Amino acid sequence: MAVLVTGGAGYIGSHAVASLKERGEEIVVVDNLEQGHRAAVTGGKLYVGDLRDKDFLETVFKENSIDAVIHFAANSLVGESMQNPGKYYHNNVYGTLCLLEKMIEHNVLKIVFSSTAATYGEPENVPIDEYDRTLPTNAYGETKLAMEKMMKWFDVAHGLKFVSLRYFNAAGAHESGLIGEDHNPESHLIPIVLQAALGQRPHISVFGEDYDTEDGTCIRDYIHVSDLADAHVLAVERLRTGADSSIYNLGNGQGFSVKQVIDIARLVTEREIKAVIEPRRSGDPAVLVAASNRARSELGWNPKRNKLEDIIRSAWNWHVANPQGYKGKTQE
Ligand SMILES: NC(=O)c1ccc[n+]([C@@H]2O[C@H](COP(=O)([O-])OP(=O)(O)OC[C@H]3O[C@@H](n4cnc5c(N)ncnc54)[C@H](O)[C@@H]3O)[C@@H](O)[C@H]2O)c1
Ligand SMILES: O=c1ccn([C@@H]2O[C@H](COP(=O)(O)OP(=O)(O)O[C@H]3O[C@H](CO)[C@@H](O)[C@H](O)[C@H]3O)[C@@H](O)[C@H]2O)c(=O)[nH]1
Repeated sequence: MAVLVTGGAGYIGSHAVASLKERGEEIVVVDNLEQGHRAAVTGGKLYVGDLRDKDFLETVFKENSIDAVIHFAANSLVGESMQNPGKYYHNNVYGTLCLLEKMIEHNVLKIVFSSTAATYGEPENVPIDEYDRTLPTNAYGETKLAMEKMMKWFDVAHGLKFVSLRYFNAAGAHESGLIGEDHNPESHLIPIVLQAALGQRPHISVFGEDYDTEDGTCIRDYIHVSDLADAHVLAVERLRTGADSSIYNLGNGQGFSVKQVIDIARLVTEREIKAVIEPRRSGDPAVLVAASNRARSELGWNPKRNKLEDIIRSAWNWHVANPQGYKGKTQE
């Protein structure tokens, strides 16, 4: 039986494909390559197409014996979602609806879902646990919450079992050096800081210095992408035991401000990185830090690459070796 990975040519999805391959799983990848890269898919069979294309999806389900789905495919930029919420509802919510309906048609009843810390919004408690209030401050987080609720009702009606993984901020790159983060345009803090260190950008813009935090910049919980990937493999295994649907936070439990991230990047890269203070970016909560005890106890998740310095170093190794991302590789 195969695991279908939607968005498997993307950043986190490609790392999950690598983890599944290490476990000897049969893998089918679906990606429209809007953000993904062929060269990022290091295992399994890649189908290039869009989740919202029902005939395309029918072919994928007909040609393969799929028993579980890991669903990464989505648009996921906080800033963009505030400018163009319709894009997020269309791709994230409608795309997920197409996928779930196809799964039910083919009696595939297990799904692991990429959710996000953005479902919480401005937290009531720090660190945030899974029982805390969900009140998104941006359209992206709202669509992810809608997707989680859709899965809940598909469970009630059809017995679909889901594990929703609410990741905090993914960072770093695979230790093989073969895959890493390459978005176009790039909007995430760590790759942009490293591009500034490489001289590909004149500076890093710090979005807001007037938040209610110690140094005035936003605090996030950075988690290594390979640790995230491993959680997906564990979640598939848990669903295969017949477990009920559940939601888990995935983070390190330690927060770093934007300024702290830049300082650590200066240490790791031994380069000058110019920082320029700019206005806040719309939709950003001040602090997002995870309590992930539940994933540790129920999934047996044990993140191994916890130090931010090491996470940034793994990203730096990827950026130095692949300054043009996947463009420098044989296939894009
Ligand atoms: N990067 C993070 O820090 C972070 C944190 C929390 C949650 N997430 C979630 O994790 C998932 C993966 O994030 P990422 O950073 O790897 O993003 P990504 O953009 O690198 O990967 C998403 C992939 O899905 C593909 N895709 C998008 N819409 C599609 C569609 N309709 N049909 C087929 N393919 C489609 C894209 O081409 C891309 O390869 C997303 O769902 C995101 O919301 C990411
Ligand atoms: O050039 C930049 C880019 C980012 N930031 C700040 O850095 C922090 C982190 O931003 P970013 O790397 O864009 O991540 P988030 O906006 O926190 O969102 C990421 O993390 C979320 C979970 O916390 C996921 O849901 C999203 O998909 C993922 O993009 C935020 O405070 C940003 O305002 C800057 O100051 N300058």
